[in-house]
Amino acid sequence: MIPSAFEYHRPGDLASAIGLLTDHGDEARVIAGGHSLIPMMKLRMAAVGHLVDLQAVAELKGITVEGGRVTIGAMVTQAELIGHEGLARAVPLLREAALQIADPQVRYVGTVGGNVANGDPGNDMPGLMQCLGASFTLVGPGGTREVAARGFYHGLYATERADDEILTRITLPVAAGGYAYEKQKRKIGDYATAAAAVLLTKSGGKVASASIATTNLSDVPVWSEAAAAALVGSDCGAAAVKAAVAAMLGDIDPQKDNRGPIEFKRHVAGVILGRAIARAWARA
Ligand SMILES: Cc1cc2nc3c(=O)[nH]c(=O)nc-3n(C[C@H](O)[C@H](O)[C@H](O)COP(=O)(O)OP(=O)(O)OC[C@H]3O[C@@H](n4cnc5c(N)ncnc54)[C@H](O)[C@@H]3O)c2cc1C
Repeated sequence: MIPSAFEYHRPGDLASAIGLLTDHGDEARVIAGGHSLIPMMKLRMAAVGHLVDLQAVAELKGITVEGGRVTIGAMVTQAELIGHEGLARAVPLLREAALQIADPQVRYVGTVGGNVANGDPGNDMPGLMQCLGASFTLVGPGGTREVAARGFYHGLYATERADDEILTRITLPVAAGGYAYEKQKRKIGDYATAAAAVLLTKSGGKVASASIATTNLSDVPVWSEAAAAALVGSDCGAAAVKAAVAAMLGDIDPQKDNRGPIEFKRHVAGVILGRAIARAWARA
């Protein structure tokens, strides 16, 4: 299908982009890579009168790894993220997960900011950012604020971001320890039927800390504190993994759709989390 008519804007800096959002209110929407928004417009699921393209806004680009913190500009593409060696050393979980997003064509254009701002539970980066303890910087006419990824998602396509705010960057700590992103999908390039991100640290043969989040198993990404708590202090053996899976299953709320019925998704979620924990533990 062809999208309905819109006016195209290409601001050269952040202030101009925010000015356009303020001027056009509900009618305006930013576009980053367009790989989620354009299909929605073509399907007429999104009607946008004014499209504000962020490609020329230099402030939204670049990756820095400094003093134990990582900063990723919202307009960094998945391909740029995968190709950044410093980032892969600092937070290897990010590269592992990004390589499982869509296909190279999508990853060359789709951005990290678009992935986390979109509010689609099928996107892989939101759960990942919750697992990593990331925060998002939002800039709007009222100023700048930081929002934790764990508090950003309210529902299907509903986030903490106001319509006139732009997500400018993502900040997260360097992630030491074992990690894994496991994703089950129907075919290469597909969104997850279920996916799980796990970060673990080990001390004296026991789990010293853990963080666990899931993708596409609820209308929001789910950071499961209970699942992580079931592992901490354990030897990460079968009983602890079983307890973590049970706790995660108590936190998710998958719905029946073309990826399968609820019971199938819950089963897959358990298998995927078990695999992710085993791989993270082996790397810790
Ligand atoms: C065939 C195909 C397969 C895919 N498979 C996967 C997959 O397996 N996993 C996955 O995670 N994704 C997948 N995607 C989605 C892809 O990763 C998208 O590129 C991504 O979700 C959105 O990034 P974008 O830069 O394209 O954002 P856009 O489509 O430009 O924008 C998405 C939404 O976010 C808003 N937005 C964008 N940037 C900002 C910003 N800086 N501040 C505020 N709002 C912003 C836009 O207004 C829009 O509402 C797939 C896409 C396709 C086409």
